[in-house]
Amino acid sequence: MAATSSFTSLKLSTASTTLPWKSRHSLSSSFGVATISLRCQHHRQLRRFVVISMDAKPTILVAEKLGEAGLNVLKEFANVDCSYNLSPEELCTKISICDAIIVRSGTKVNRKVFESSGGRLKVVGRAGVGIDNVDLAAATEHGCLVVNAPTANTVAAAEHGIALLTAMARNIAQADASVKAGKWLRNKYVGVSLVGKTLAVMGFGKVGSEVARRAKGLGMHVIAHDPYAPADRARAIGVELVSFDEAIASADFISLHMPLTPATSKVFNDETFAKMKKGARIVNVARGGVIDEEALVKALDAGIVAQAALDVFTAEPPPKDAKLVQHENVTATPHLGASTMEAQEGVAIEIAEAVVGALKGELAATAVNAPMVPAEVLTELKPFVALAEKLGRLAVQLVAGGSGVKTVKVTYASGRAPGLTLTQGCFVR
Ligand SMILES: NC(=O)c1ccc[n+]([C@@H]2O[C@H](COP(=O)([O-])OP(=O)(O)OC[C@H]3O[C@@H](n4cnc5c(N)ncnc54)[C@H](O)[C@@H]3O)[C@@H](O)[C@H]2O)c1
Ligand SMILES: O=C(O)[C@H](O)COP(=O)(O)O
Repeated sequence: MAATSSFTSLKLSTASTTLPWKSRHSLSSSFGVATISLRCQHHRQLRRFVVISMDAKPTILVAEKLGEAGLNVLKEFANVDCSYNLSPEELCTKISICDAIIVRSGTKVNRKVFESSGGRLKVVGRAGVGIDNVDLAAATEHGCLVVNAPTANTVAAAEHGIALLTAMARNIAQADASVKAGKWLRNKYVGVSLVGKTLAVMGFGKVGSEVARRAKGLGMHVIAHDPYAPADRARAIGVELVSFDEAIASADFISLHMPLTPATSKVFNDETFAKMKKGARIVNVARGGVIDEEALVKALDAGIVAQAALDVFTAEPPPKDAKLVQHENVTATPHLGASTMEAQEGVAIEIAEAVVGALKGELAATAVNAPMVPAEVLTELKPFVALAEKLGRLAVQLVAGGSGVKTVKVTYASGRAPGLTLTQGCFVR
């Protein structure tokens, strides 16, 4: 009998599992109960058995290192499997016996992972903010809720941004390496001052506003660009919200804090580097993908960008010989923004509580995709979603006017009474 379950011990409700009974389906189950179909080879008789788990806990796969306090929260409720550094193939195999998975930014939870779960995976927990490593559309299609931990690492990321800003301005990393190499290059590593300089914060969300607050404390003039940020939040911190072009054209320092989305992918490219003030300096603790890295190397070589301090890269880890990382005007850290003891402990608790709550069916405050809908309900709902979209389009045409629509005829039928079709017409002014 092929069993794709994590259950450690199973009890069949009948003992007739000996030959000539043969399993017809592999066993798939969600925590607690499952059914299994057996067909008698001689009499071609089909019997269904209820399978009861001796251990009705869900299974949570923790695929990247998570703080102890979070693990303890998980262990009170579930079987916890901490398996780090799984290959994509190993992840796809393991996922079919898991009800939830917790990852950081290093694990790609792509469509293949959802397909491999066979419908069992119900929750993806992202122990951090950025959810660009999770295929949200695939998650939603598979009825899987994605939750993140959006608040616990904000200050850590902002502090790392400020650390990179100051280290870059004073060549700390390069000077340190040279002293360790036995050199004493006091003239080579003359830096630039921050006080009085303009800092453009690109993405004025949680991290961006904390960076702004701290930069003001350093005596910088801070402007920000964020199409969705409320003006009163910016005003309260003493920051002026400006357009993208104005921000990059007037800033001495540019600090990136927007999420990686199709709209922000490679938004820093040949064209936008050309619009920057000559000699601008860039800090990136957001995502590598918001920068076209080849274009940045060119801008650094041309002196359009004087320096860059990067915590994140398009591919992580970047190739060893990557020109960008090796560039003498680049300071690099290995995605350390969220990596403080305090932040990791906070993130671990925040995500563990969110995942446990979601598995219990509670309303998830940090859900980042559609609310949890079982796949079978989703199938039933799909035609209604299409209908709602069409009605929405119709409403817009009617409200906007000028569509030439004079009358609307609505025909409706019910699956419960297929013979009955009703049609109603209404006149549109
Ligand atoms: N390096 C790290 O370890 C680390 C740590 C935390 C967060 N991050 C990254 O930083 C990002 C921001 O984190 P946060 O907690 O501040 O998130 P957030 O959601 O609070 O803020 C993101 C802000 O970006 C804005 N934004 C969206 N599209 C934009 C655009 N096209 N141009 C400008 N702004 C835009 C949003 O309106 C929002 O205000 C995360 O998505 C994550 O990728 C990295
Ligand atoms: O988006 C985030 O929260 C940060 O990039 C942190 O990622 P990490 O959990 O991999 O450190």
